[in-house]
Amino acid sequence: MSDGEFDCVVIGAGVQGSFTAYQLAKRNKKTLLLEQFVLPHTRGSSHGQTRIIRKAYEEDFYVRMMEESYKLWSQMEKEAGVKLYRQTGLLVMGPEKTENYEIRKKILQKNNVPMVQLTPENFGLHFPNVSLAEGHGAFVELTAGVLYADRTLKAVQGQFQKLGGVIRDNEKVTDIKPGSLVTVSTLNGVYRTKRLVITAGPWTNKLLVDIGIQLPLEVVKINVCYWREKVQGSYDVKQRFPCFLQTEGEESSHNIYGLPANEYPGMVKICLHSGSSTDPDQRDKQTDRSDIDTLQRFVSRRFTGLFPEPAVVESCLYTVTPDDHFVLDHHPAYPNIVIGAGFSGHGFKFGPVVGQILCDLSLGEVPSFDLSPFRIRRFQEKNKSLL
Ligand SMILES: Cc1cc2nc3c(=O)[nH]c(=O)nc-3n(C[C@H](O)[C@H](O)[C@H](O)COP(=O)(O)OP(=O)(O)OC[C@H]3O[C@@H](n4cnc5c(N)ncnc54)[C@H](O)[C@@H]3O)c2cc1C
Ligand SMILES: O=C(O)[C@@H]1CCCC=N1
Repeated sequence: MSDGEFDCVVIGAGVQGSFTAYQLAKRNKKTLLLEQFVLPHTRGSSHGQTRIIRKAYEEDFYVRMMEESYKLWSQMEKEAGVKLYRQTGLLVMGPEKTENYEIRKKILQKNNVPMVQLTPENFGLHFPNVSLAEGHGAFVELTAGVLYADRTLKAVQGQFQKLGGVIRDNEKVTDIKPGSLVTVSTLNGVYRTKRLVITAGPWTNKLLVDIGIQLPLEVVKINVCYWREKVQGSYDVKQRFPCFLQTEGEESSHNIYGLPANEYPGMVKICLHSGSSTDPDQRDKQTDRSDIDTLQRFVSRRFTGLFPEPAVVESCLYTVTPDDHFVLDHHPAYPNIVIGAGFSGHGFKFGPVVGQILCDLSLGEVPSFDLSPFRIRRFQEKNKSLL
């Protein structure tokens, strides 16, 4: 095999592409990971210091995938010798008798995930700095916690390189020519590969247009807000304050989530699980802050120990599908091109298992999970004009 020839090329060194490339290299495939920006960068979806890991989902299939993902997170911690996960628990609050809240509770119970049910009476004893809204229930998923995101990318990319994998950053892919050997052109070179995996996050459709497909993906900008504590330490990870998820309620029809003070001393990250559409290359022109108004109302009513004005606002992108489920599939016309996309703002925790699935698909092996929720044809059934 010549220098420019690979068993597999992966486009995009976010969390999904990095774990996929690592899995391929682990299976002795000569693998190239291409990234348009200089690494590390903050222009996609995987940057920042923290993410939530949890099993509180409305679908059983995500809980099953998370069982595997937790094991793989722990393996990666051992292999790389770094701490990537910190157990904090996840406080879930929501209007009782609504599906979004009740299903999560039932699914955790059904899958024997350790949890503690709270009552309006004992809630204040556990969380004196949080108000539970009238008519809302609350429980804590005990094994949930924080993932260290930037540290993860560095560790996984480092392990990939140790296995002989090649990373070329600052190298944007400009053209893909399908075939039994796929030709991938970048601003700097041309590569030929038996298999291609596209994990380009918000840029996915910009790459897919040249290979005859568009997915129903919406790129949205999320204002990542940090809120300052009135009394330093009151919501700190070291004081065992948990991550939280507020399902829809009077403040918003979208979920609101948060992580304990950690990366910026004295500041709690609280965000709305929704944002405004943007082009990933123009995200700084998207200046809508209506989500911040919603969050200010939420913080002033429910997190009274925080100043109700964000002290820091950063940006991050979601790539959202119509049903919020991922795309993990072969290209409909070219089986040696695999696509991992549409992680809809909740994909980081699945990185290790997504890497394994995309690697299996790429190598023509049968993945250990039922991938029907993630198939491209679910969109085609509704819209015949994807190809
Ligand atoms: C604010 C925020 C909070 C979140 N919170 C959570 C959470 O708590 N828990 C959770 O599980 N998930 C969470 N997520 C979601 C999670 O972070 C994403 O699902 C995940 O990072 C998506 O990773 P990706 O690899 O698909 O995309 P990206 O990280 O965007 O990676 C795609 C990469 O492809 C590169 N690329 C694109 N086009 C090209 C090209 N032509 N040539 C070369 N390279 C290219 C890009 O530069 C980029 O580096 C959150 C996301 C955001 C934005
Ligand atoms: O995936 C997660 O856990 C976070 C919190 C809930 C909404 C999206 N991201």
